[in-house]
Amino acid sequence: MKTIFSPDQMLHAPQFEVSDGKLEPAKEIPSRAQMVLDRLKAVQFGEIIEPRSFSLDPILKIHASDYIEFLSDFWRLWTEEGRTEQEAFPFVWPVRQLRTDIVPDQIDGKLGHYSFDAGTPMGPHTWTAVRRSAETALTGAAMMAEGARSAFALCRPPGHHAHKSFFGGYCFINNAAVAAQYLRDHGAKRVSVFDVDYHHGNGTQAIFYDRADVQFLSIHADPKVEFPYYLGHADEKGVGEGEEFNLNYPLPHGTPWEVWSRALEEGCASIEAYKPDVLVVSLGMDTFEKDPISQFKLKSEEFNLIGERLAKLGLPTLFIMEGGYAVEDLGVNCVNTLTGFRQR
Ligand SMILES: NCCCCCC(=O)NO
Ligand SMILES: [Zn+2]
Repeated sequence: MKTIFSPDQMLHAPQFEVSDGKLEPAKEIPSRAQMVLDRLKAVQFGEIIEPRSFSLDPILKIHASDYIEFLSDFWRLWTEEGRTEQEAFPFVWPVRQLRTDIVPDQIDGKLGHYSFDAGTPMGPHTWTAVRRSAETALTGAAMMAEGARSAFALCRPPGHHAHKSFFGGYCFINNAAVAAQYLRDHGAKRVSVFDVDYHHGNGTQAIFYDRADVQFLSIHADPKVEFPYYLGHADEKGVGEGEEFNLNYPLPHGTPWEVWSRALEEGCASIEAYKPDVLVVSLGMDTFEKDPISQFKLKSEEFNLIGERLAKLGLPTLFIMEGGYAVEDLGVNCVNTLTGFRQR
């Protein structure tokens, strides 16, 4: 299994985030990717290649053009308005009964229009890193379309919270959604996206919610008590043609492997019934018992079991990295998953 990664993805280097209402040290930091790279090399897991270049076209299949233009132009706009802060935090949003048909001219108004939380600051090189992270996912998808049985897109910044037209949860471009769409456009009739990150993949769900050609499944902490709070309940089944192709498995804080693995089994059974041509896995390792921002109880050796179970589906599988903030253990837990998959 090859890994795709670009050093450009390190250029998004937030210092702070607003989390639980407080300004805290940023969690989604470049060293996350470094730890995974180090582990891959330490165990000689496989070749690590740089992503290919892509036009914005495959990204614009998923995201709105005005949103992508905002992301790519943002830092110029920010500095042109005389803002000197090196990190831009949204702090006002168009929630219920407010208008989103008019995008404000002022940069803070724009920032809020195109985001949903205060935990995802933008910096001078965010766009460069985000675009390369998406190209890492696209390269993995292209390799699958060209016949690879598996690939690991070491995406960072992550993507599964990014919606069509707004960012949040450390995510700007929805890497898994862009990859799934690329696969649909290059021979796959049906694609399953299985999100095993601790947090609900609200962006990926929303993007494919009315579609039958991409099945979305997510095991995550119950949104009644966990970020992103406002999507991810079990009654969200899809809409229109997409009815029954969205499956959420919300679980309580403190969930151990014995419970989590039952949801994994249910998800795998649904994937088998759906018979996709390819599987995209949104691979977050924040289900780990020592993750600083999460409250599931998976142990490092249980990540091997995730990979083994997914391998039993017998599908071409593209792994796309999402969350995981126990930086010291992230490399081990990520590579354990990929090792379990490959050993079958
Ligand atoms: N600052 C709120 C928590 C963001 C969670 C990001 C994540 O890991 N999503 O999968
Ligand atoms: Zn997460």
